[in-house]
Amino acid sequence: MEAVALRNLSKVYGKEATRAVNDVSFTVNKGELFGLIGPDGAGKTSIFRMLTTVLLPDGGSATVDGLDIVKDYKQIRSRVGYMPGKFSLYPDLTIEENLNFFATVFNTTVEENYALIKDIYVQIEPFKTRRAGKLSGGMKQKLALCCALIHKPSVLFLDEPTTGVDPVSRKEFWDMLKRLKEQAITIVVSTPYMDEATLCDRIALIQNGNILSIDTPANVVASYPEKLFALKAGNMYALLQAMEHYEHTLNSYAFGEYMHASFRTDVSEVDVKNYLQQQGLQGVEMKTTVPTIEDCFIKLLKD
Ligand SMILES: Nc1ncnc2c1ncn2[C@@H]1O[C@H](COP(=O)(O)OP(=O)(O)OP(=O)(O)O)[C@@H](O)[C@H]1O
Repeated sequence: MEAVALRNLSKVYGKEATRAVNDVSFTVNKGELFGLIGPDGAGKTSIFRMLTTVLLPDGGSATVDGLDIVKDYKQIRSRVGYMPGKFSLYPDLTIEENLNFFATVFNTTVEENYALIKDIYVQIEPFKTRRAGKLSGGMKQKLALCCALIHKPSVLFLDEPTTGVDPVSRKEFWDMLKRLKEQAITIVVSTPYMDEATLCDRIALIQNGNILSIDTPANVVASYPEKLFALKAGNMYALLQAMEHYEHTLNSYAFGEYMHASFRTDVSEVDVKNYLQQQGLQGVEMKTTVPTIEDCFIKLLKD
């Protein structure tokens, strides 16, 4: 049985009838680490809030652990762990008090499920008498994860857990998720960071409430249809402009210190360099490059 299943799930907000989530369907297998990848406003939080029974859908249906998100909301609440995007702990309670509070609410004790949080908790335990509001971003995130895990959920929903967290803590956090996965907990995680997408078993790319693609990160990348090039020149702005106006260009955009470009036809590097020289560009570097998830996302958006 799937751990999570969405069937044409929709959410519409306000008078303007914004379709924040538009007929979204996908399933998450038991024990999978599944990523919802998309920019701000894509609809990730709305999906999480519906799946954790905090928000009612306006269309379609969904199940978590085989339970209906509308009819069986009470049972779902006792089975899922939810770490919302915004810091949701009690800032005036200490680390220890927050954890005990969440354990009590779920009718359990910290001792009962300590094995599950131990790896994470030992890192913040030295500060256990510190108030949650006074913790660093990375520590707050670890405490929030402990609180979401303390009742041993079967499905864990993590909404942008690494947003605003430093790169070292981000890496540590993903290492923790891998260890949790080994404990057979299904994890659904959202992120706007494309590099984190590659760490998931499968991903759904989402934009404006619509799913653009669902597959393993490797398959998403492998399905990139064109040859992709990385280009660089002394004057990057002029390079971007010139490539945008090149008759063979299909897609072109800035990408870190390079720009990426793909072509409608099978043009050679010599053709492109000749064209750029005619446009007055000097010191042009051009090489083929392997598409990343971000390139795939950009391609899907432009198509
Ligand atoms: N309560 C609300 N009332 C009106 N519009 C809303 C409400 N909540 C979300 N929206 C709109 O719905 C769309 C999807 O928002 P949602 O928060 O689900 O996206 P997201 O991918 O989680 O992005 P973010 O990271 O910014 O939260 C956005 O256009 C947002 O402005």
